[in-house]
Amino acid sequence: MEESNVPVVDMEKIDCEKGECEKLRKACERWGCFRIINHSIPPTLMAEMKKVNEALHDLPFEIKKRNTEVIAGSGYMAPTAVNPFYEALSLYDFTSSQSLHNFCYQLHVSPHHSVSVDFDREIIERYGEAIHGLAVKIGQKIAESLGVVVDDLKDWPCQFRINKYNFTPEAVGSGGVQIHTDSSFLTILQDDENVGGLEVLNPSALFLPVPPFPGSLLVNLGDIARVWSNGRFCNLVHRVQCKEATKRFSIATFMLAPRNRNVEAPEELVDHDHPRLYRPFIYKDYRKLRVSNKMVSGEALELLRLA
Ligand SMILES: O=C(O)CCC(=O)C(=O)O
Ligand SMILES: [Fe+2]
Repeated sequence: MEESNVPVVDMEKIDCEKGECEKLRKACERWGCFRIINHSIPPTLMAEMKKVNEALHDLPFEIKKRNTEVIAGSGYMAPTAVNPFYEALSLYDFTSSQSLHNFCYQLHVSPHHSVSVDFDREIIERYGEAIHGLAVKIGQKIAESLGVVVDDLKDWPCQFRINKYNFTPEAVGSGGVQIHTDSSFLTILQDDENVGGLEVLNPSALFLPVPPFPGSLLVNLGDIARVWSNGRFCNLVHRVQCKEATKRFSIATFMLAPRNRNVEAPEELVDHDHPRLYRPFIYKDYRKLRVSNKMVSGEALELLRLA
């Protein structure tokens, strides 16, 4: 059966209504994504963060490329032959003030430029705090939906990436970002509230356009969620297509994986009927494996498979 709508989860109901938790678990198992409404991020902060995204991408190329990577695949991504209309800036870890400082320092511009670094920093800081709190809450609820408590979620590194799509008339009908999964445990995406283009693989394995839904956020699961859940949850396959000749902006926060311990399914999710599927590993090593083999859609998980 073709499924035509991404599930919507109401964050105000999630603490008290069993049906909403059930919806969350089913969305993770069948889709690997859901939209959230009534979340805790103020609309004004989302709008301010979008403005910062636009302003930082207006910086000259020489400054943007100072945003160097901390782990494989973080840092400035310039347009490439595969994704010629796409570029991104990235901050490695929202939970670290040093990381935030480095990001702002790298993008520091002269006082003559229109971007005020201090002003931007304050917005990024506020957005980071709010979105990280939300990611921890969603992570806890997802774990609870399988009867598991994860007590160190708030310490998991949380990567932040601001995306820009320079869609021209020639780009219409072609790809913005190639088909991929995220390598994270979960991603919170503030997609463009006006310009569509995001497409997700639905449970019938068809790409489904996800139209803008102003005020909401899209949550999707990545490769680590598949490993952590011992194969119960889907890592969402998705892409961005160019629908119209205009600029598109999105803001992604990736709650990655445990900081100083192995990625592995907890004991509660492993038994005779559910043997452990993946060998335990360190997240940074997995990220290197993915990047060096150019395996962008979770194929690298197969290299770690036990059963
Ligand atoms: O721009 C979007 O809507 C999606 C971006 C995305 O998939 C990513 O940053 O991993
Ligand atoms: Fe993605």
